Amino acid sequence: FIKIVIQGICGRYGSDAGPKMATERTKRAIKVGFYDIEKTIGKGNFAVVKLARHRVTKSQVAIKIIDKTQLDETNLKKVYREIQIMKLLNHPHIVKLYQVMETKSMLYLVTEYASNGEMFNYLSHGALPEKEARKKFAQILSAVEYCHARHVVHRDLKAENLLLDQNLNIKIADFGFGNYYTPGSPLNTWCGSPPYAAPEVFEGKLYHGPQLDIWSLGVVLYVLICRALPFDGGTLPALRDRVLEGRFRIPFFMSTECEHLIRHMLVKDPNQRYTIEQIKKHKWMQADPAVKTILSCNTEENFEREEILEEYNEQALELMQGLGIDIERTKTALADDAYDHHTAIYHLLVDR
Ligand SMILES: CC1(C)C(=O)N([C@H]2C=Cc3c(O)cccc32)c2nc(Nc3ccccc3)ncc21
Repeated sequence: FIKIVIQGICGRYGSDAGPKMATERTKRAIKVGFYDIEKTIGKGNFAVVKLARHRVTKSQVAIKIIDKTQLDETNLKKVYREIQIMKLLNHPHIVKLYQVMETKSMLYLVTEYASNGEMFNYLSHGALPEKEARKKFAQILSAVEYCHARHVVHRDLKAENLLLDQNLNIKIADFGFGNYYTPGSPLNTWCGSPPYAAPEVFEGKLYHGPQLDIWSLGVVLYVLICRALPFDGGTLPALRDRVLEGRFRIPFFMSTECEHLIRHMLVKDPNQRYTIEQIKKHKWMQADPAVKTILSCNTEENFEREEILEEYNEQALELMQGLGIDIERTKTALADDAYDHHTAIYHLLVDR
């Protein structure tokens, strides 16, 4: 009897005393544009990165949310340069930019979501066998070669910036330190993370971007195989001495071909350092035919083909038509590289 009375009272006053109602939290979805925010995947000083899902295509994306009011002039310029660089790069192993949304105080960069996170964490399951390291390194090399061909240097290559997608393929992130370089006019800004920085950077000399990336790639390859840094040192001066001395340990399990390649990338003199061409031809890289295909995607015709706007993906356009989206408007946006809702839906449907 008492129970009935209590339910009667609760029922009348609508307080949800019932066990079912009490657990049902009202999940207020946070929306940005056509995206529903799901969780936070990263936090920077003035940016937070969220995992989100496009309401129409249901595809998962990553959204880098930047509070512009917290940035000074130089950092704001750097962010716009990062966006400009990401718009330039369209490669299977570089995180793709889908859309840019901007308000007075905020910037939202919608990109591909690399669901398996950092290579750095992937290595916590153990160092990679050389066969797997070769495949991953070939993907990284192909992406860096593609950037250099576009006169873009990354300058912050490290295991933490090498992300992995759902198929454990490499997706290079964070072109924040990226910069354009013109052959002949060297750069000298200090950037990147110290254990991956080349001797010329420690010496404060002028350096050429591509050669700096090659040194970092040498450190990356060493880390993939040894799961340790070649140059380490408790303090920055100790690390600097190690890098300038240029000596590092080779573990017993590393093959002689791999050792030979790493020793030709971690060369103090940038002009003696292997180029990407030399790395691609090296015996250790050539040991696996599957790697040859990965390394042959940056051909001239692929570059040309990309310049000419490829024929549209009819299937994606039909799907969009079915959704009542204006196709002409979409084609114009694609031709203008608009990075708006239309181009985002199109590319999300193509990449699905
Ligand atoms: C937008 C973009 C490119 C980005 O800025 N980040 C951040 C966020 C975390 C983080 C990091 O831990 C290392 C590098 C970049 C980042 C992204 N992280 C992911 N996936 C991910 C998934 C699980 C763990 C870490 C990263 N996909 C795309 C991005």
